[in-house]
Amino acid sequence: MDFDTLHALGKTELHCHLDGSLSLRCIRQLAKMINRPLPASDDALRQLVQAPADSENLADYLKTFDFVAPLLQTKKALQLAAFDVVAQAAEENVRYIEIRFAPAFSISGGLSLSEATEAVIEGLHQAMTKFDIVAKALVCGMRQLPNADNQAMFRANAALLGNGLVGGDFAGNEADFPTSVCAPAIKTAQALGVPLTFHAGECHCPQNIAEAIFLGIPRIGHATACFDQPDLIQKIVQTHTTIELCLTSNLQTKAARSLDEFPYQALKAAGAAITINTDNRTVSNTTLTHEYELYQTYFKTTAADFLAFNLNAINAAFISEPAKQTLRNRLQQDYAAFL
Ligand SMILES: O=c1[nH]cnc2c1ncn2[C@@H]1O[C@H](CO)[C@@H](O)[C@H]1O
Ligand SMILES: [Zn+2]
Repeated sequence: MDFDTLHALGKTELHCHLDGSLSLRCIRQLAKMINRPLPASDDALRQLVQAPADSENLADYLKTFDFVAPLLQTKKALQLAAFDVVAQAAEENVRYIEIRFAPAFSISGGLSLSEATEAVIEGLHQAMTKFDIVAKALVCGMRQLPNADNQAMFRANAALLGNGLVGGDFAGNEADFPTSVCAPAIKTAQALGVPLTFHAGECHCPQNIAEAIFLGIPRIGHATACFDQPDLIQKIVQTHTTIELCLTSNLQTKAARSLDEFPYQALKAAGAAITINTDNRTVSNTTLTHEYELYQTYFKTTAADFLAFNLNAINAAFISEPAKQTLRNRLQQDYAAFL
């Protein structure tokens, strides 16, 4: 399929970070609101907000996020940011998206942990009235923060569940803060009834994936380190764990040092429930359409495969069964001409 066809196809995205996906236009608008000077040319600005091509590892990649954090400290800014990311997704025919962000990174201007989320939800709702898309929020705990902070964040946000917020995640520094360290906060989130997804396997550490599955987490972001672990892949299949693959991001963070270390083919062959995601549209300089194009080029992924991955995403989405059925019907229609 050519790029225009891939662009026109209906899509779903489970793994997209708000702060990593702001358009340059939105970044300029938010910077203006706090009188922060930015380079005049988009090329120069891009250098500041994209991860360097020669990132050494995840920690290196994550440094790029420091640039936008000061821009996301007010209700208005979070609202505009959420609207902006949904608009980008809708433009490339994403029918359903879950957008994640870390409330703990948006409270230095005086917002509370739940006010930050309310602002994001407001932006999602505004975008849904304008565009043909369903958009929901996930709140991220951060691995490197104390468990008490992550627990406080989940406690503060649990009341918003079902009202635009649909679940939680853990992101951040995986190499120094393995899954076991986060277990108390994971258990708190679970006890509060927060559906969880979880970043794991981005630092050559399959154990972090295995532990997350053991803790009962139904979705794993990345899971890159399972590529040469047949027993772990079997575990993923047996437990019906859904995997949120992020190809471009993995190549940048060196989670996969080459395509051979990317687990797509091993997971697909084993029958695992895989999904395609951008991770960070701006930091990784990608779109979902571009990711589809890469899969087609590198792995000969077909329209039938893309439909199957979209249906996997709908199955694992943190929304009601009737809402899922509506989206499934829509996607079946979208793909009918290509199967
Ligand atoms: O690929 C990733 N792995 C781990 N953490 C990430 C990744 N991308 C973004 N974040 C982290 O999640 C926070 C909330 O959106 C971001 O600020 C960034 O620190
Ligand atoms: Zn991520």
